[in-house]
Order: sequence, then C-alpha cells, then structure tokens
Amino acid sequence: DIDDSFKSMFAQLAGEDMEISVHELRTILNRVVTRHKDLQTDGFSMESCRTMVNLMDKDGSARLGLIEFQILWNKIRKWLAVYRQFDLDKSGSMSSYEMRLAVESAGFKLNNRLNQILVARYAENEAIDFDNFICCLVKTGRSFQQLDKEGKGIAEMNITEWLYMTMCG
Ligand SMILES: O=C(O)[C@@H](S)Cc1ccc(I)cc1
Ligand SMILES: [Ca+2]
Ligand SMILES: [Ca+2]
Repeated sequence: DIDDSFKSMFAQLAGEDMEISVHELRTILNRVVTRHKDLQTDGFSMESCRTMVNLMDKDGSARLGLIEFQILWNKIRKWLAVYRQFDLDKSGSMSSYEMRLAVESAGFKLNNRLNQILVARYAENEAIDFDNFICCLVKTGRSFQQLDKEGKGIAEMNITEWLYMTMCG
C-alpha cells in the first residue's frame, strides 16, 4: 500500500485533477533533486519529463496517476542508488567508465560500441549528470521494453535499431 506521506505529496502536486502533468512532474523533480547536494544536474528539462510521462502513462491520459507516479518515483529512487554506487570518484556525475558499470547494473548489458554511443548522446563535457542519467535509463528501458516482447529480460538489437529507439523514442 502506498504510504500516506507519498499520497499527500502526490495530491498536493497533482491538484484537483489528481493527475500529474509534465509541468507538475518537472516541478517536483527539480525541487527534490536540488535537495541532494551530491548530484550534479542542470535540472530536468520539459523534454525529459515528457519522455518519463510517455513511458509511464499506461492509460494514455498524458498525465501520471498515483500508481504511475509511484512506479516512476521508485524507479528514480532505484536508479539514484545505482548512480551513487557507481560514481566512484564522487564527482556527482558519471564518466563513461562509471556509466558503463552503472548501466550494466541497472540491467542493460550493452557492448562497447553501444556504450560509446550512449555516452556521446547523454554526456555534456565528457560527463553524464543526474538528469541525463535518468533520461538515458528511461529511454533505454523503453527500448528494451519494446524489444523484449517475451519478457525474457534480454533484447537483441543492432545498432541502428538501438539508435532509432533511444534517439527518436
Ligand atoms: O525522495 C527522495 O528524495 C528520494 S528517496 C528519491 C528521489 C530522489 C531524487 C529524485 I529527482 C526523485 C526521487
Ligand atoms: Ca564520477
Ligand atoms: Ca543535464
């Protein structure tokens, strides 16, 4: 069951329509991320919040209901733990080496080439900050979800498919 403090945070955020819009999601994520002083970030963009809503929005409302929001929140909490675990030099951002370890531990085993592409796509001056890390995992997760139809937990894809999924997905 969802604890009351989470429910009250959700209700406060969601407003009378009891659903969280892209804008409302961005507000809460940026408020929370600034609380964590060890995380490098330039803030969540509307685009990355739209990606997250699209991924989690199961009923096509273009907004997040309580359950959808809870699932996203738990994903971010899990990925935050991975981010901190693999930020080996405690720089607050991911180097390409740290990123490879983190992405693998998040369940996405990518080969060298795909890892290079992912870092090139999400790094800003050679480092991936927290909001970009989350956005990357949201998109990669979506690609795997779409490809791993049988839910075997592996998604074979060639570079073109992966590029298309993560760049345009
Ligand atoms: O709520 C928190 O601060 C932790 S527990 C989880 C979390 C951390 C960062 C973000 I952005 C969203 C959620
Ligand atoms: Ca680091
Ligand atoms: Ca960023």
